[in-house]
Amino acid sequence: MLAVLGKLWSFMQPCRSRALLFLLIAAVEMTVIALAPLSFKFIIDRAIIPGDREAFALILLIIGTVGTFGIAAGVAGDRLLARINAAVQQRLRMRLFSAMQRMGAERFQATPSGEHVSRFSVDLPVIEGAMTSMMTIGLQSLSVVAMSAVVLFSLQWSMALIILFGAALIYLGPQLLERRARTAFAAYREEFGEMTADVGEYVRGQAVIQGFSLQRTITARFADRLSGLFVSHYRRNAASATLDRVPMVSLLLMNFGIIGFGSYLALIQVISLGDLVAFFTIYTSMGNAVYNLTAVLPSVVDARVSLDRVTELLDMQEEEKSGLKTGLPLQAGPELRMEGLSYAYSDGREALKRVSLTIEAGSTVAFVGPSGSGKSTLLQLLLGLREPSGGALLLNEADLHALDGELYRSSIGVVFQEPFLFRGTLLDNIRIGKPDASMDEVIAAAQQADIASSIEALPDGYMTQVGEDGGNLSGGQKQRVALARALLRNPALLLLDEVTSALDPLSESAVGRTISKLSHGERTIVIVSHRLATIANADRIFVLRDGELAEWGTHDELRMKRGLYDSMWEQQTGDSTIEPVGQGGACDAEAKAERLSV
Ligand SMILES: Nc1ncnc2c1ncn2[C@@H]1O[C@H](COP(=O)(O)OP(=O)(O)OP(=O)(O)O)[C@@H](O)[C@H]1O
Repeated sequence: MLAVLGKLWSFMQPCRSRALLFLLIAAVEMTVIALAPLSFKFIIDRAIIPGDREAFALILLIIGTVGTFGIAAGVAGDRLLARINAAVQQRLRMRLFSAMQRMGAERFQATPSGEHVSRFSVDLPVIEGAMTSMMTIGLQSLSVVAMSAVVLFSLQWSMALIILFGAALIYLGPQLLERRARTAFAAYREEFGEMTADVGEYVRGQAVIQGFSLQRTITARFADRLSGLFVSHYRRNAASATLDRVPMVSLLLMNFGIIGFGSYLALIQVISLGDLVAFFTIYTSMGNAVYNLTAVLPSVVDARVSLDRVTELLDMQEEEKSGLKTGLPLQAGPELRMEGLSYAYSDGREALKRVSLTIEAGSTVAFVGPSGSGKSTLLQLLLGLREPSGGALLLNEADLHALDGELYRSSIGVVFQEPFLFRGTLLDNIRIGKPDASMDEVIAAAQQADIASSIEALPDGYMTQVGEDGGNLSGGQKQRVALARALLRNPALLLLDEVTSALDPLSESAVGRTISKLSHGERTIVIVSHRLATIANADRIFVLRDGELAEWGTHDELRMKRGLYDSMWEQQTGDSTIEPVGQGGACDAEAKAERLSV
């Protein structure tokens, strides 16, 4: 309980003065509640038994005034707490979201998407619920217990001791069960995250599911997931119910003991009748308070699991933040050098093995190779999203990982194999990398990416809304919108990952020509592609095989070598004749490939 309180208090940092004011107001309200039962003693002993009507009226007036004051304090406290809760949630949502954005690529990919979502949809509401119940029922019950204890001792110490002992028993029972309950709560939360991830995946994969008629398979798989979830859900509910039940039983047993002992003391006239009534009233309100306190416990245990999950992410952000470095945005096409560059994924397998090469400043180079040869991994390293496990990656002679990753990536443009469009207009999607870009700049970028005429042909033009994941655009259109987005930044370094993979041969050729036009020496362009026709004009082509640099050169040089590149070219184009592209102009290879592939 204390650990949870400490953590929640730290989350309240920006509204601590409000929180302190709330505690003050709550203290007033609690005092009124805790002392209320004492009014019976005065009414019975000072008004009813002596038959004093004046005293009766005065006592009622005092009770009414104090009660009104207590209610007013309660209402003010409610308002304050509502505001504190909203502020804490807002801050946590923001911090969680920022932490997700700063998460390293490796860790992000290793976390199921449902995990990310359930931190927002499950953990934060649980924390809010626990905070509310701790700050209301919890706090109220604690104060009632403390103040009632003082009043009880002032009335009759032996009865007070017995009641306190009983109250401790009622409270300790659930505490002993807490660890087991926490394990059950954590297991449920984990399974729930997996289920959310499944649902998300099935939503995203609907086209494949329907296309392959996988509904039955998917439903059966989901049913398996639900049976796992059922078990953990049952265990969680059972643990929660036990946490509720144990104090209730203890309370009933205590009632029995106290009624007997208290009545006996009144019978032998150790205490007055007023004392006895006040005693029972205080005992009842104290018992209820202890019971309420234990009823808050399941939500606290639940919140502790949620707090652990949330703070794990927030603390990680601090770790990654502490590694931030300095640097300047790129002004012109940089030189990139790899010296014995290696990368191994967490399973230990090396996706890149001691790659050494130089990408000259302002040149256009391509990485090609069979599937799984390490092209995308290399691109991730170039993006600074993964750290090499061996060797060095130098940008203008500086270690790329000694640079501020955010600053570095803000001056480069990147287009991925699967272009992602955000919900919103096409204009928003293109402008997202440079929010202050003018409309003319946007149109120019769209023209460069060969998408301007398609956008202008749409009824709403640039204001066309794209559905979630760009669902209402063709693959080729999405790809070109993503290219326009990257070009809008006029990046010094442009990274293109399989940009033509979703395009038909004619569009591929058009985008290929666009890329050729972009290569005017002021920017460095790195292209990763399966489709050799797109990259045949590159200044240098690097061929990867099983993570190693197998060969490199221009298209003509590589064809002459009759190696891996040549055989890939032959496979893709069916062309086994070696005809230098250089003699027929820059677009020869591309035109030839186009001829062959159309
Ligand atoms: N997240 C990952 N975890 C573990 N291994 C991975 C991961 N991503 C890729 N790999 C492995 O690393 C190797 C290189 O993969 P990579 O995606 O870089 O190849 P690629 O040349 O881009 O392939 P493709 O052309 O099919 O996209 C492969 O053996 C792949 O199985």
